[in-house]
Amino acid sequence: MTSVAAAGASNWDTLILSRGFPRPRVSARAVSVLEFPGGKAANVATAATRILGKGEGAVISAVGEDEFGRRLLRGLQDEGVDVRGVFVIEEEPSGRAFVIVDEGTGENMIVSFHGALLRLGRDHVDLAEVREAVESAKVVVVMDVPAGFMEGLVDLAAEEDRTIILAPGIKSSENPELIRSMLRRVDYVVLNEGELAELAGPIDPATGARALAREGARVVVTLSGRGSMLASSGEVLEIPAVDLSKMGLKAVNSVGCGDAFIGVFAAFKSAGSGDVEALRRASVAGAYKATRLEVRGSPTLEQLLKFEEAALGAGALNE
Ligand SMILES: OC[C@H]1O[C@H](O)[C@H](O)[C@@H]1O
Repeated sequence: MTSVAAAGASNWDTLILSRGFPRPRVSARAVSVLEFPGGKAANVATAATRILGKGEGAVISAVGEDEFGRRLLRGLQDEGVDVRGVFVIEEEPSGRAFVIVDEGTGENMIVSFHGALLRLGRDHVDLAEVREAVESAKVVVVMDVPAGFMEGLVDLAAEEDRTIILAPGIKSSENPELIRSMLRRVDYVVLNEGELAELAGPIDPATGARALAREGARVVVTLSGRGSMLASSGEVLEIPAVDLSKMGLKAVNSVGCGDAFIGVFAAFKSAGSGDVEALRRASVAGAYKATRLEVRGSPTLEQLLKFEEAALGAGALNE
């Protein structure tokens, strides 16, 4: 029995630390080039496993039969993440992400390539590897997977009465209608401000989140350095962010902060925490991750509690 299963990308990330961002026909200067294991679902499962312990997180994903795929699988296994739900697809390459991080602000720009993941379709949901991963988890996190696979996973997790967190990572080029159609079948949907605007239109986050929450799921909106909000049946709660500057710290890499947030939220929900406690812990984990260069820089439970105590002591987190 695992606590959290996350379905989505497992990518190899190439990260350029840069002085500012390039624009069309205007270059930027790279400071260094770094390689990290990444991908949303692999990052989320790792974050949950670091909080709950080895064997408590699982990934449902696909990689190619290549060196990146082998490194990704090895890295997840070393973390104690269950990878039985990761398909190795011979004819496709592993997913990659190409990331630019501004060394001054830690802000990022990403282009991602899904590779093998795009081969997962509705039929894969009937395979034992996927059924077992979903059936044995308390919380199922459904992320950026192909539409048929996403629908099948949500159906299966709902039949099994699992807590479902949909964190679709909507890109501007995608059709948001599929996600809207799923809001009645999932427990939570987690969106950043850009994704919320794709679904609800260009209105302020509280109004947009409240409107979506009327369709069924509780809506969590991550607001970067400004914390997060939770909307459910007309009510909107604001969850504070950690003010890193009050702790004498700064954000060095925002890539993976959302995944640390979701993984830690899922971990605390699987352990029976209420929404507000789970979101506060998730917020602290996202801030901790921002101070780390590595993409999977989410904290262990001990690191999380220590960081939270330091944040409270520095007046960087409202009680
Ligand atoms: O959310 C961060 C992840 O998204 C991108 O797709 C990268 O793989 C990165 O690890």
